[in-house]
Amino acid sequence: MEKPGIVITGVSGRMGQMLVRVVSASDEVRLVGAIERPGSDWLGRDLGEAMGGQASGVLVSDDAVTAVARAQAVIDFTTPEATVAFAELAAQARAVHVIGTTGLSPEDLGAISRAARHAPIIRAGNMSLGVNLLMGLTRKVAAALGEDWDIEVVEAHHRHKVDAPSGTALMLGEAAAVGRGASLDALRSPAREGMTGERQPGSIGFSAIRGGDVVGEHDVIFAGQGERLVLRHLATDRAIFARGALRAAIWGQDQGPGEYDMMDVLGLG
Ligand SMILES: NC(=O)C1=CN([C@@H]2O[C@H](COP(=O)(O)OP(=O)(O)OC[C@H]3O[C@@H](n4cnc5c(N)ncnc54)[C@H](O)[C@@H]3O)[C@@H](O)[C@H]2O)C=CC1
Ligand SMILES: O=C(O)C1=N[C@H](C(=O)O)C[C@H](O)C1
Repeated sequence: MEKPGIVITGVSGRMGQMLVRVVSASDEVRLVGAIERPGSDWLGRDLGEAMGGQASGVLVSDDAVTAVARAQAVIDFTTPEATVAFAELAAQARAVHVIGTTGLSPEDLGAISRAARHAPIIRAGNMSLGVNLLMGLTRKVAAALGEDWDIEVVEAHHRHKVDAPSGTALMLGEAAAVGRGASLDALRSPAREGMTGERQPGSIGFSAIRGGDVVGEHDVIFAGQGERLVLRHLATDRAIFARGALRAAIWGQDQGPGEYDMMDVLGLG
């Protein structure tokens, strides 16, 4: 059987370039398309040469319709607006859509759910094995500790990140809320500034640090009386996200239409 053809969107981005390396090195898939936004100075160039290496025979294009039509999977780490558009294209082509993009609004998520009626969509704010294991640990610790243990999620990322809290922080917050038998919407504390008043018992707080080239760091802090428990994940290489995304694209080939996450892919659900 022919290997699944993969289209990568946002190929000139931090994750896009990492995905190109990981997908190109895999002998389980074929890279069949490289998409960038209209106006990008990578358009029309050979992808390998644009990345500073040898010619790859794949030209960078903004014609996502044509590229997605000949693909079995789209791996997409771009922007919310672009991701919603790619979800519709992938659904039309019945291609698996792997979404790493974060900062999606409730409206964006609604559009993605509608697209998932036609093809598999695998979406996670963090595609690494470590963070998805940490979600299970967070849920268990939150369930084991009472409400007198305050939960705070602290994350740090590079200076270019545009959304906060990070997608990972929200996933970890949701896992903690589920451990407490509630949804994050019910427990999430508003961002703090000025005279905030005392902490609401049982709430889950978020803090975001932005600076330098930090790949991604997340602490889930359980603060009790006289002791603190800290669950931590440190990402030092974006390859962990790209490897997870490729694994999801391959796993998705055997799934029917619907919404999935990395816990499903990794069998941790
Ligand atoms: N789920 C996960 O494991 C991870 C998720 N992310 C998320 O991935 C997203 C991208 O992150 P970075 O690569 O750091 O950002 P970036 O800004 O370096 O790359 C985004 C790329 O998307 C391109 N793009 C924007 N609109 C487009 C369009 N309409 N068509 C095609 N390409 C388009 C941009 O030109 C750019 O090259 C962010 O939302 C980030 O939070 C990042 C790392 C891991
Ligand atoms: O923008 C990033 O870089 C990252 N984004 C994801 C997030 O929002 O959690 C995953 C990772 O932390 C890197």
